[in-house]
Amino acid sequence: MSSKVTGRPSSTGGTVKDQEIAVEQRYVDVAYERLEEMRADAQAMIREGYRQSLAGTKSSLVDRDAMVHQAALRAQALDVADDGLVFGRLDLASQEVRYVGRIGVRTRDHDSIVIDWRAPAAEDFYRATPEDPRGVVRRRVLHSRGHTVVDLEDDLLDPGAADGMTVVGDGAFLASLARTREGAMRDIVATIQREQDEVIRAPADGTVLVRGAPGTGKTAVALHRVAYLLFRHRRRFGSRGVLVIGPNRRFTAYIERVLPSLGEGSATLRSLGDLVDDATATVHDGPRLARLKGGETMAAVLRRAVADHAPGAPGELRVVFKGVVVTLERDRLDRIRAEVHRRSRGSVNAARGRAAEQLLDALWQRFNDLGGPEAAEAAEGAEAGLWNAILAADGLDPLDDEADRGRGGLREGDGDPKRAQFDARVREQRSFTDFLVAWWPIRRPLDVLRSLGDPDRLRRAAGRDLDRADVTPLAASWAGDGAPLSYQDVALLDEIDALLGPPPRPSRRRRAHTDDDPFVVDGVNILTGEEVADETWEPEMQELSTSMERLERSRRVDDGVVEERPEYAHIVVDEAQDLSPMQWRMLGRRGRQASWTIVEDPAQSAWEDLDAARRAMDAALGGERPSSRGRSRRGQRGGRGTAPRRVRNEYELTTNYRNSTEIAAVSARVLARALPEARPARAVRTSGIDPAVRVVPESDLAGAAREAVEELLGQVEGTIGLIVPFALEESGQLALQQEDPPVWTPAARERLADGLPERVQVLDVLEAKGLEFDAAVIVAPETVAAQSPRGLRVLYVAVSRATQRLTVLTADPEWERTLLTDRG
Ligand SMILES: Nc1ncnc2c1ncn2[C@@H]1O[C@H](COP(=O)(O)OP(=O)(O)OP(=O)(O)O)[C@@H](O)[C@H]1O
Repeated sequence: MSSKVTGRPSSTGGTVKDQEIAVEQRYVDVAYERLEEMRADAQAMIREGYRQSLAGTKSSLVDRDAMVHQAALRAQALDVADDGLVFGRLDLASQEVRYVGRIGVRTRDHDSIVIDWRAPAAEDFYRATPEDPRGVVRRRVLHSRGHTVVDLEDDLLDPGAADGMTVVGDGAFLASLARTREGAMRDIVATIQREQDEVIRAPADGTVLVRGAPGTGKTAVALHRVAYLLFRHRRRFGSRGVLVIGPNRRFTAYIERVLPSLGEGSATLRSLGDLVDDATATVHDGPRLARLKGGETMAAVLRRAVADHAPGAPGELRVVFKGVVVTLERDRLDRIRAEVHRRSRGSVNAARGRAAEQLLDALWQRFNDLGGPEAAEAAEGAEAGLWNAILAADGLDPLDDEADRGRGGLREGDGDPKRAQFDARVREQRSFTDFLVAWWPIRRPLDVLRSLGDPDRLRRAAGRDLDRADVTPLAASWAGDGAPLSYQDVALLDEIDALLGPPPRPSRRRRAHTDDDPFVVDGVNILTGEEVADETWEPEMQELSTSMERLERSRRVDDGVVEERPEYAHIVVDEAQDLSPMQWRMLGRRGRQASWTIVEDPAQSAWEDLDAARRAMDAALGGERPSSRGRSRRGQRGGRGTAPRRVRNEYELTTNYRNSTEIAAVSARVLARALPEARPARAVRTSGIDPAVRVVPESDLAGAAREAVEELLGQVEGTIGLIVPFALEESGQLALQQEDPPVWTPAARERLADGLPERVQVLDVLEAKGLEFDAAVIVAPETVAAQSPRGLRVLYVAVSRATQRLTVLTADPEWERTLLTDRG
């Protein structure tokens, strides 16, 4: 028989638990000794790599590089594992004992000391339950501080097989849930629950869709899945990369420590606001603008916008050939522009060459309409006659007709050569090249978006796709060079980027022909848009890089130095319920061949048209290229640019690990109003602390918020979130929409935060997405609920952020009842 004991004194001194801890400590010490040896081996390998480089041959440099690179990664992983190396033990019915830890540790003879948590042999640690013990009798979780085991927690899964086994525990798992929050998410590798483990180890192909209420560990699970995928399929996912997408930058800052703490530094973490190079979102649009900007019709609007002439484009082209002035007016130019766009979808910038050819065609045609070569000869003849008269008056010989012909003068009946000469002469003219550069400029996405700050231009681009009333506020949000970019704007920039095609890039291997190429103006080939660098660069002159330099370089690539849009092998999307169709299109471009992990809670969605977002998500996950017409090409499978629809595995997480049962009850009441049919998750931890709801006059809300925070500072040790309504005027639209009094401006928030310690964050309801705090103060739920059609869902997000204490401040007594009493 076994019995569960908590701190019971043993006959040999100390408690039974202390003795068990001492036993485990001895084992853990052995694991650390071996870890030390493994680190020494890795360091020796790094030194050996450098030693080989002294041999000096090229192949040894390459070998050294690979060796140093691998050894550096290994050393890094070993360092990370140092904290809490061993966290689990399984006692199996077969008498086998397995220890589970952050990485695998083996003796020099390859016998296992610790199993990596991601290895198949560790699966039982997370999956075994009393109903399905999978051969496990006792599961033990070890809690360590550094190298020291400080606590134990046992689960007896098969009491019948536990003869003589000691079982200790005092709810350490629940205690771990109640721990103080320090402002950054931590890994949960020691306490992953079965339903979470099933998601983490789900098949690597296709799509994994995870749903769950707030606090069910969706984010934690998604991040652990990344570590799992990179461990089990390093070759596949490590080389092409894994992208993790979160809703905003606060959120990515909050989760950025989890993967490194699991030994994974190779995944790319981005928010929706900084996925596009050189563009960073700093504001959220209000509901109306977000709906307009995020809707898929915006794709058609932008397609028309890039097809329109750029601001300042000249309206007339005028060249002179053989004395004949040839002109193209705006109408003709517009038709040429439309034709070039029709023929060069998806690569507007690269189409300048085609534009030049079409202009030359049109000029030649116009030249012929004006009488063609005959007129030119007549004009030339008249000009020569005039010159000859002047020359004769000075007693000089007439102009040499033959010499002029030798330079390419016009002759009867030579067809194509005439055209070739026409083209050559026109191209040489500065008026032509200057026109081309101004009329078909190489455009940048931000320039195009800013150009839509002009309501007339936006109206042209909108066609019938936008209501007239929507044009003014949209244009206002983009007008002016300094206008802040919103999260939705970033997806629009990506769309424009896809329409424009790649910007000019230096072609390194080509030498410049600036002297003899009339289309090279100021170092740029104006036909292709390519910069023509005068390069003397030779591949063999480049030094072989060290592995550290290579690591550094790949990080710089992540930081946005490389301009091309990367594609990933796997994409994780957190808070996916909030993505707009345009944002899905942006992600789809980065994962045309990717498998996906999508994490969402539809009940938290602030997005109004979920069906449209679903369609856009399906298109992105199916690997469809977003259609430039702004509608997904459903039903077209396996065609050019499409990948076969992938298997989708769906999971639901049902336990709330964040909120106390008391706080969960309040958020369940909001959910019941927001979405009556939705089921709240089951909270597992009762704190005995009831949430507080205080009614204060509207004008006192800010002061009451300060007081509530100061009170909480004395009650919790960790983070405090002061969550206020969304400030609509941030995106410059309040005056136009008049949706809300401008109470919670950034300036007002700064005043609220003034003088408060760092562990207090003042943020609006949208920024609070995905975060958690020891204590939260929610200000003006009535305003949050009324701010948008999805206001109640936004409020539901806000009230489910706190782990220990929740204070709500309202000016409306009705809300006190709503939050504190269950509806009959
Ligand atoms: N198995 C677990 N063991 C310990 N802590 C856990 C476990 N699962 C989740 N948690 C903790 O619960 C909290 C909530 O997790 P997480 O933020 O991943 O939830 P979520 O479902 O993404 O919530 P939201 O929808 O609000 O963003 C985190 O502090 C996380 O560390």
